[in-house]
Amino acid sequence: MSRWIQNGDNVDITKERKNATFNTERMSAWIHGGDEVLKRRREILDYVKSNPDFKDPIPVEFLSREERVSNGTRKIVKMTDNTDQIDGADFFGEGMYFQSLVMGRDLHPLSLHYIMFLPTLQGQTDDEQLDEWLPKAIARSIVGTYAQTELGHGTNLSKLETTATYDPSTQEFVLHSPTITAAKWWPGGLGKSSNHAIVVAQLYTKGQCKGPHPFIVQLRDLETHKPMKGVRLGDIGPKLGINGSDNGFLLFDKYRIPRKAMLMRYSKVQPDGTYIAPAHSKLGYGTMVFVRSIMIKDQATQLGAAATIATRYSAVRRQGEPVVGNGEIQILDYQTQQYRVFPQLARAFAFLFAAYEIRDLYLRLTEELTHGNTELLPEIHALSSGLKSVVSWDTAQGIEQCRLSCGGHGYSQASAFPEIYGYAVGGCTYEGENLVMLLQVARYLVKAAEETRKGTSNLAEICGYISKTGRRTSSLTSIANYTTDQIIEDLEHVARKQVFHAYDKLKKAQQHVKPEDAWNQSSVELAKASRWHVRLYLVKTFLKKVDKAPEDLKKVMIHVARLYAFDIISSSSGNFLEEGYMRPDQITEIKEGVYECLAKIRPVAVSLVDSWDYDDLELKSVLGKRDGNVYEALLQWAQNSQLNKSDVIPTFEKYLGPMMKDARSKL
Ligand SMILES: CCCCC/C=C\C/C=C\C/C=C\C/C=C\C/C=C\CCCCC(=O)SCCNC(=O)CCNC(=O)[C@H](O)C(C)(C)COP(=O)(O)OP(=O)(O)OC[C@H]1O[C@@H](n2cnc3c(N)ncnc32)[C@H](O)[C@@H]1OP(=O)(O)O
Ligand SMILES: Cc1cc2nc3c(=O)[nH]c(=O)nc-3n(C[C@H](O)[C@H](O)[C@H](O)COP(=O)(O)OP(=O)(O)OC[C@H]3O[C@@H](n4cnc5c(N)ncnc54)[C@H](O)[C@@H]3O)c2cc1C
Repeated sequence: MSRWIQNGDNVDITKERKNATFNTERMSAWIHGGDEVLKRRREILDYVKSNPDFKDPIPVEFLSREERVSNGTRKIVKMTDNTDQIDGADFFGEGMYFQSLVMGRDLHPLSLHYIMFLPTLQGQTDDEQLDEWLPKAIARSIVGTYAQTELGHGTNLSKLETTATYDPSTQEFVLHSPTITAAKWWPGGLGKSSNHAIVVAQLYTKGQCKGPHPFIVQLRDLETHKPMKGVRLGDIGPKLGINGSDNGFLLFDKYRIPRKAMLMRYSKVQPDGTYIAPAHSKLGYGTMVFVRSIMIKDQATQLGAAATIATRYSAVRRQGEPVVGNGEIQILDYQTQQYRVFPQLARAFAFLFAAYEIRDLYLRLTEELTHGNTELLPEIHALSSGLKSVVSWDTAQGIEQCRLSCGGHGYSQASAFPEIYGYAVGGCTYEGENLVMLLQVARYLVKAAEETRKGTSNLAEICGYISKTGRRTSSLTSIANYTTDQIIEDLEHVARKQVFHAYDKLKKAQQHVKPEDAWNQSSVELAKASRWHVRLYLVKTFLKKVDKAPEDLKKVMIHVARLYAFDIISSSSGNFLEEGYMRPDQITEIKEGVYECLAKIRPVAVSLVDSWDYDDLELKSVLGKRDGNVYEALLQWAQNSQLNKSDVIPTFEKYLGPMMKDARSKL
């Protein structure tokens, strides 16, 4: 046994846990939404651990692509056989947790079935269609995906090329891919697993194009699973991550589907081909809004996992001897290490708390839509698009920082960082490329700025700061007295300034060039405005949540929330210094605030990450193991390598052996 192990756990990590100034169980309950939620998490965890069907034969990193797809399919079938173990209505909580424990980060052939196919059926069908399709999809007698993106078009839905032309003589739509670029490309589970899809195609009726609409389409024979005649499809090959998912391609050759295959909750085509438009032109985009809103929690969970791994490893890794003879110190004691890791932990918290907010807002929207009220749609579209962009970007950068903080071992797949990164970074692209989505937020902000300039503003609370008259200079005197209100006031100033800067640039450009050129020429500044708008929202949400925390938890979490805010301010100090809003000495104060927060977090860092309540089964990281016994585990993990099956591999006999033998004979 290693000298670093005591009672089974690494001595350093045990010592760290003894430093906790708060009860980690209470903290976990607060983080996850209460004692009952925590209890349910534990029950789900126990269930998953006790079920041998959910075990991987070896760590998935050692499996080939085919083995990954096969293993993932086996597990997701078992998992969805057992959905009675969770509250199926709580997709955001129990559903995502269950899935993460069983499936890990490789995804699987039913991801799109659950995340988009089912929600689209729920959100876009009329009553008759719902009765027909939903029970089949829930029972999994059909498996579906969401096929929208094409080889030639992902962002710009108005230029999708797949056509659905209505033929009133047979009351059918004819689906067709007129070009190669019309091929659907990317949909998860489309390649080999799904037999149905929601296909988004340009609707043509009575000779007119009515834009992209969703259709439910059978792709494969229900018995043989062979592609239907007129349907060509397959897998698109290996990707940066999620290789347990068979993302696919799909082409139609004048493939006929019945009129009732068009999802008709909002738009309709009558038997004679008459088109009835929806109450709001973007209602058909509802599933994307849903996914963008649940992605925030998923991303927060990935960043939290990365920060947990980096923090635990930093507590057990000893490197460097500042006082010669005193022994090497824990790398967590280096301020540079804390500066690299703790802001990622703070971000993960900020994103998780924002995820709760957007979930609640989305539920409100769903309720309002049942009464035909679409008023909330633009606000939620803007917020979910903005959060999705800022959160997925910061998550990807944060994971990479955590990986780097673990030195060489961070580069090994044993650390789980490559899997976490490969999985999470996809979020920068799917559900709307991040920059494009920031520009969607900008459209919303430009309207708010316009209203304010006209003096007619009656802005939604989320952008109320745009019409406020703020201070000309920051009121910060000392970091110790820097209040939540002051922090928010300072961030509001910078966000408002950037919104108007971008708005004025746009308006000025509009006087000289065409509107689309003016938009393009202002788009970098517009995207910056969107980022500030979202960061402000994240800081406010985090500070508000901590403000309401029980005193014992607040004492700790306030440093994490302040670190999040101070890190944003100090790393963009130029924006705060502009026009003398802040003085250099105020920025210095904020930087000191960062260092103070790091020092406050240091003693409780391990307990803080423990409070995220990741089990080793969920982390799937040798470096992040709860017991801290990383060296033994690394050696054991490496034994899984296919190359270790024999002492001498055939390649040696074939190439290296003869090469060396030949060289020896010439010496
Ligand atoms: C019980 C068991 C449980 C088991 C659980 C099992 C599985 C779970 C699995 C995973 C769960 C975990 C989390 C998820 C993790 C991983 C995810 C895995 C896979 C990822 C799937 C990814 C799928 C996809 O990517 S699908 C494709 C997505 N594509 C896009 O997003 C395209 C982006 N483009 C657009 O959205 C649009 O084209 C556009 C850029 C918005 C422009 O649209 P367009 O119509 O052309 O716009 P136009 O200019 O005409 O009008 C703009 C106008 O409209 C407003 N607008 C736009 N969109 C909306 C909207 N949605 N709502 C409201 N308003 C909208 C816009 O603001 C403009 O308004 P205005 O003119 O300014 O007033
Ligand atoms: C892992 C993964 C899973 C996916 N799953 C699915 C799925 O299940 N179903 C599905 O239908 N799709 C899926 N997609 C596709 C995904 O939704 C698209 O890739 C995404 O919407 C971006 O579209 P694109 O790839 O065409 O990029 P493009 O739109 O071509 O973007 C390329 C670049 O051009 C820029 N750009 C484009 N338009 C503008 C603009 N108007 N203004 C400024 N810049 C612009 C972008 O910012 C980006 O830098 C998936 C993608 C990935 C990576």
